[in-house]
Amino acid sequence: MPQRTASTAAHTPAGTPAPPRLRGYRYVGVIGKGSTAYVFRYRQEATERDVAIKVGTTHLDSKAGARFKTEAVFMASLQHPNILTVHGAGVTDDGRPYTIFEYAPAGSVKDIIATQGVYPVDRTLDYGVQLASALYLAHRNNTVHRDLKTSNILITAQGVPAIADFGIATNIYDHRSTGYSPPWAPPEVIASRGSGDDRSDIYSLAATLYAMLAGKSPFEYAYDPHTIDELVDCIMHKPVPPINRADVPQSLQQVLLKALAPDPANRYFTAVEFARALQEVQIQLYGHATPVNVQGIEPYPTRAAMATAGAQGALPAAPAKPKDRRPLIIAAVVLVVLAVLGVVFAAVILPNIDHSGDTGTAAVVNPGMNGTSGGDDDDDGTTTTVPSPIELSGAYAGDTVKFTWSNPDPQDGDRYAWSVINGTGSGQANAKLIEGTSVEVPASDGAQTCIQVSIVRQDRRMSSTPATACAVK
Ligand SMILES: Nc1ncnc2c1ncn2[C@@H]1O[C@H](COP(=O)(O)OP(=O)(O)OP(=O)(O)O)[C@@H](O)[C@H]1O
Repeated sequence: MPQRTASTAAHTPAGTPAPPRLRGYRYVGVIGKGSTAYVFRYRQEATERDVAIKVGTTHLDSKAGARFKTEAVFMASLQHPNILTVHGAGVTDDGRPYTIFEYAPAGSVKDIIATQGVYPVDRTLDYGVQLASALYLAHRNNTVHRDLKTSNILITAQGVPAIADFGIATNIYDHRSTGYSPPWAPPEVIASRGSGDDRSDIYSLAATLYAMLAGKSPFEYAYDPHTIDELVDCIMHKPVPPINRADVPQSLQQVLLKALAPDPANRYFTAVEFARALQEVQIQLYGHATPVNVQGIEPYPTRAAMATAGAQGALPAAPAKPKDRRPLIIAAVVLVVLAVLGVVFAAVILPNIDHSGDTGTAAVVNPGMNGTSGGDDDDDGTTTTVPSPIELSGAYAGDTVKFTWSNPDPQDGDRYAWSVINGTGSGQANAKLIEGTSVEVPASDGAQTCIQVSIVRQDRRMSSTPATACAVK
């Protein structure tokens, strides 16, 4: 971290506090001002690269300054392509905290909405999966952001969206009771003035994605409140309305609505689950998805969920072709889909069908797995991934199907996220969390009922690949 020297007032607009003079960095200019800090642009002399240095407007005593530095070191260790890199931090001679960030030349999502208008659906989904991945990594490291919003998503020099101000903003720069800015704050934080948790972050990320599509945060867009009190009243008592855009599909509106549920218990329970829901919308719309980028987590939804979505016609139609060739193309698409399903069935499902059950049912065990039922040790012996449940099978009992499974490596606090795999592509996106190792689900229409189950550790890590099984009538 750079050493402090005196401050300078050179080249700063009137009213702006002097940017600190930092050894090894050359002051370039003012980038902007938030409610609690100024952001300056500097050039790092050794590398000739630009950085953004955020300097708080409050002055810290020595105890708070020490806490700030400790926290900044921790934040710098939180590394992910979608988290803005922290290069260093310190406290100026006159006690102002500063953090040295990667410079994001394109500014924030808020700036981009202001200058270029709302985002297209595909870009919003892409950003959503990337940002939810970063959020999940932070949550897994017991870090809650508490101030996600369009101005805290910056676009890096590589054109990648990155979350800024992880942790530091709310604890040091910001002395408000919650850290959240009202338009993005979930009801439970407003009601209790509490500090929020993973699900509060999921809410704020959903509000951010909503704003990318609508131009404003959900309640500002829908109800046009004139004061903060009016806004807070809307957040507490009014429903989130759909986004009035013909190109925003119902499936995406539903995903955002779930993430913005007033009761945190009705939201996605992890950021990965939120990412999966966004991926499934991508698959429905475009036939492909942005990968989830977190170590130990499968990049894509399970093959089983995707194959089911494809079989039910949820994958997008081929681009329009000249009229006279259409029957041929439809026949070809049908053949390809049948061939893919045949291969999946023959190679993956068939070998796993257990016909030995004396209930007259058959169970398909873990068709989406790559043999990842057990060990989770890395080469160095540290446990980083969570195994999949094993022995997952189901049997029909009238109108319901009872599924049971085992945990190959049970640990205190383990729970299980399960969901029915259906043709809507919402398999992994609507999971429910339970403590036991069995569940009874209503029988699906058709000849089989399929579910997927993941182990969820106390620290929120999940099986990298869920176990999947189908009970056959
Ligand atoms: N690393 C960065 N690179 C480029 N611009 C940045 C960077 N960090 C912040 N900015 C810009 O500096 C301005 C002030 O940012 P800051 O984080 O202080 O406030 P804010 O998030 O906009 O508002 P508030 O403090 O009320 O939450 C914003 O316009 C932001 O886009």
